[in-house]
Amino acid sequence: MAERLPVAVLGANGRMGSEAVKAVNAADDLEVVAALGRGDSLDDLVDAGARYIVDLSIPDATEANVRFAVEHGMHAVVGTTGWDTPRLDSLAALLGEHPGVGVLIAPNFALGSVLASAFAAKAARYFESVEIVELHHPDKVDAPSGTAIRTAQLIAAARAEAGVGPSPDATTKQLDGARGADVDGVRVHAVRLRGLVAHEEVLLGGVGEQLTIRHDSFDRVSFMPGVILGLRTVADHPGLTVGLDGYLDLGL
Ligand SMILES: NC(=O)C1=CN([C@@H]2O[C@H](COP(=O)(O)OP(=O)(O)OC[C@H]3O[C@@H](n4cnc5c(N)ncnc54)[C@H](OP(=O)(O)O)[C@@H]3O)[C@@H](O)[C@H]2O)C=CC1
Ligand SMILES: O=C(O)C1=N[C@H](C(=O)O)C[C@H](O)C1
Repeated sequence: MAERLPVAVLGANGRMGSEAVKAVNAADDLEVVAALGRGDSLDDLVDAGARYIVDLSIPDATEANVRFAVEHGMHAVVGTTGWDTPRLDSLAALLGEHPGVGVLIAPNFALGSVLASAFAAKAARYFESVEIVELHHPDKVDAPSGTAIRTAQLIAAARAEAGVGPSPDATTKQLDGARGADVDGVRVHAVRLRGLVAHEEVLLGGVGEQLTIRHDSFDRVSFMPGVILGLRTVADHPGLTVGLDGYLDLGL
């Protein structure tokens, strides 16, 4: 039997990390050789012989984790949020010094979510107005969600390319935050509610009509096929890939 790819999971005791440990060990071709949590030394990755990492930690830790992996020749599949443009640019520069190493930064591993963002970007040029509502469990530390930021960026880029102007908005007086966050000109509203897992709606409005694109993750198992696909594919994509759609032939 072929050797299984040695994978380390960072954030292994968390909601996502604990699912990822199970999913990786359940895959015939992968095995968890290290499961790190807060306070564990990154040297454990080297000692365990990891060649791949899955980072599902926290926004404050993920950059150092991934940079360590790249510097040690390990491919990285990253679900943790917090990868803004300066962090991505700096990582891309580091990867330039380590040709052959691949990193996937995936704001969302669920196939339905990746499709929803792509559909929204495709539709965005045809509607006068677009806003995003993301809804999550109240234990989430960041807002808006990484997925919503990514969706807004894709929508904004598609509208800019098509020469579509900003969504109309006559608001001149408001309570702080009432109109949500402005992500590249797209309004993003964040709901935190017990009972929820991860949900997003893109509302597209035209005169007399509305298109709503909604995705729901009801369980974190929804993210695991994307994590496994990422691990199986990342080494074939040296350099930086942002979004699981970079590994899929969506043809959109
Ligand atoms: N891309 C995707 O599809 C998805 C991404 N996410 C993202 O993944 C991240 C984790 O989410 P979730 O599992 O819900 O969060 P949790 O808080 O449940 O898990 C995070 C874990 O990381 C641990 N941790 C803290 N610091 C470090 C460190 N330096 N090294 C390793 N582990 C560390 C925490 O330990 P402690 O508890 O001791 O602080 C905790 O166990 C978030 O950024 C979230 O937005 C979530 C779902 C899907
Ligand atoms: O924290 C979460 O739960 C999630 N985080 C990611 C995000 O911020 O987009 C992915 C998914 O929405 C779940």
